Amino acid sequence: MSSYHNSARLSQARKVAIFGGTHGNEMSGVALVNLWTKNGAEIQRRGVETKPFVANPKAVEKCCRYVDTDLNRAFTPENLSAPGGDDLPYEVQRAQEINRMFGPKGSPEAYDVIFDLHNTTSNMGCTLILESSKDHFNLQMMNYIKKAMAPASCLVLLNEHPLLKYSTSRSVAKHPVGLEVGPQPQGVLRSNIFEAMRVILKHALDFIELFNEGMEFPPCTVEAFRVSERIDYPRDTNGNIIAMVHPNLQDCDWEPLNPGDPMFQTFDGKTIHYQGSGTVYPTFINEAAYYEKQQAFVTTRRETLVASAIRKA
Ligand SMILES: CC(=O)N[C@@H](CC(=O)O)C(=O)O
Ligand SMILES: [Zn+2]
Repeated sequence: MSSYHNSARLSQARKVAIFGGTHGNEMSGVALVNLWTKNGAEIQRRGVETKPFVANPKAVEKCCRYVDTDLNRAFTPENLSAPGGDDLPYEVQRAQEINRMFGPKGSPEAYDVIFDLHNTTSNMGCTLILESSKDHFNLQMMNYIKKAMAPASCLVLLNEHPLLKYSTSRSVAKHPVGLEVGPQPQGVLRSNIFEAMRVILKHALDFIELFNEGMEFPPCTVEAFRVSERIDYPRDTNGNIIAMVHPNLQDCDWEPLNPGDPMFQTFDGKTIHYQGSGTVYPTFINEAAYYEKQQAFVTTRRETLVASAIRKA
């Protein structure tokens, strides 16, 4: 008997992929995907085909973020339809290949869910990244994972900013989910970070199995941090950085930053204060990969997202 007569009826999630090495120097995802490629017992669930996949093997080989261009920005309509074959940048070719294997993006044949495993040098802990506040399947999954992880915390970062959103590898799937676990230096494996990522995946796959078996998920709310603004380092007229993240802000991902709070410290010891309007929650603070993207951190705002009841069709 169903208590939620207006549950959204969604098709089952039968095709699931786990991407590691979208960035070749983020080692937890690479190690987990290699482990599960050797023995997939841990990621098998009834009625689901789960494919572990190394997204950027050339970057993994060289242990760098990318070879020619950032794969996790490459899944634009222009790139995916670009002619040129072997003359295209490696990651654009790879994006086309991934789109053929797991997409095509936006089509009914696309994979149902792609989990994309990332590490950050920021002190973000366990973070799940969503690209849409209207994907009720993903919102229900977030709620399930957060409850299963408690009392450990697992936060949800929502990136549907019209300008700051980017075209990710996982965006090929109907339900894209990013996992971002840190802090972990580039090229380094830390057992605590590796295990945290592994546990999130376990709960995520459990959720999919329960959903496919017909479990009904009642309406719920999910606390999320919505990407608001990109903050660059202070620079001189030549574009060189003239300040570092302030010690009061360093490692304080997800903690409130108020107007007037210290934000940067110049090399000659001056403090630069946050000048925005109202409280924000910075994250990706001092992420190594974002120096090239002119980003010292991103501000977010807290929001309560509402998920409707869902049930398989
Ligand atoms: C540090 C890092 O690579 N973060 C990811 C976040 C994401 O997957 O959305 C990226 O910039 O692509
Ligand atoms: Zn990454």
